[in-house]
Amino acid sequence: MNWDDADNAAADRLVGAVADSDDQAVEAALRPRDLDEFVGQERVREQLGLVLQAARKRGGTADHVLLSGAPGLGKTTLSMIIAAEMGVPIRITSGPAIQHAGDLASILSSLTEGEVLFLDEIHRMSRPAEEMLYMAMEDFRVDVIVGKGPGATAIPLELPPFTLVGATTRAGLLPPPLRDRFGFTGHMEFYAPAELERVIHRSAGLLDVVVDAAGAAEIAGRSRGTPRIANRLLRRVRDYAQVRADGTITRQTAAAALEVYEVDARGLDRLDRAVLHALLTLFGGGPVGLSTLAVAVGEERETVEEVAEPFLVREGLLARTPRGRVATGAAWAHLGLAPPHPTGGAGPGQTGLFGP
Ligand SMILES: Nc1ncnc2c1ncn2[C@@H]1O[C@H](COP(=O)(O)OP(=O)(O)OP(=O)(O)O)[C@@H](O)[C@H]1O
Repeated sequence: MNWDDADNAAADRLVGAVADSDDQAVEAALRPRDLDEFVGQERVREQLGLVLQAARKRGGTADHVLLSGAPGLGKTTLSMIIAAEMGVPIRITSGPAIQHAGDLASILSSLTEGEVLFLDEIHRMSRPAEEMLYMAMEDFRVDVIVGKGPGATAIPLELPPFTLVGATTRAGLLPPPLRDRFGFTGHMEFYAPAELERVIHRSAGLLDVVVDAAGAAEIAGRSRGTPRIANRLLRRVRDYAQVRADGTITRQTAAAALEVYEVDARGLDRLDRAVLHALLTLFGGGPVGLSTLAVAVGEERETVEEVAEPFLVREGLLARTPRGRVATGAAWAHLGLAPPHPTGGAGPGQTGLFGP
């Protein structure tokens, strides 16, 4: 397997949801500071608002919170908002950074009362650290093991009450004992285009860029339901508008800029379109095996599977079936191609995925 290739391909993408170094530099300035500024996610916002308000009313610490959802949907932002709304500091770390139980013990023992501990990618923590976390979450206590072998002793250490905010892209991977210790779980959904337009207008204001309604709508439609991508595309369109136009982002400048960056009207990039194009033109829409499809586009199997396919599946352009990858009617329409006749070989008629 070559997951590095998939990671590299994902990191290079303008429409990738994982933060790159450029994003990290500007994201702090673009983050909403309170629940009212946080766009969308109405259900999570309302439920979380109640959890925090009740904790404030009791004068206590908020329950532990688990946030699940794809990268770039606002989990880190929400954890900072939780701390701000509770008027407490926040400590940020991640599962992969905690490999030994001792790493976690030293973080936990240095927390102040009420502090928020944000643990990103909580599903990637080591097992011993995870077990230590169970007790810390439930009893605000950890057992620090001193020594080795039969002479090892557990020294109990009391912790101040704190709020753990765990974030995960894979809630299903969390062991049930860990999941059960969270008082509140919020599932973050992809954003609707109208919500992304609000994110874009807000960010444009902070970046001092003028964007009209149609320009924001054009960027929102290509942002794959993800605020991080919307903010990134906004910055690239701003560059284009400043260099090739008068600086104002209109529908025309947004569309022209994103054409330069090869992000199409639906948010597909060069790789996504290459996969679809090969599936349609070389294999009549499928079914075709993943390895064959990967060879046809000159990419690693993992890159096609991990980087291109999830969004194509989400968009209803491609289906993974037991017989291989199959294009849907929407895929033919999106690339402006006519599907072959249903009776003509391994075509749409056999897959049942096409309309009449
Ligand atoms: N609801 C929102 N309203 C406005 N901006 C948002 C919202 N959600 C996210 N953003 C913006 O998107 C960017 C990415 O958000 P954030 O870092 O919180 O995502 P994340 O889910 O924690 O991603 P990851 O899983 O990769 O850490 C931030 O700059 C933030 O400003």
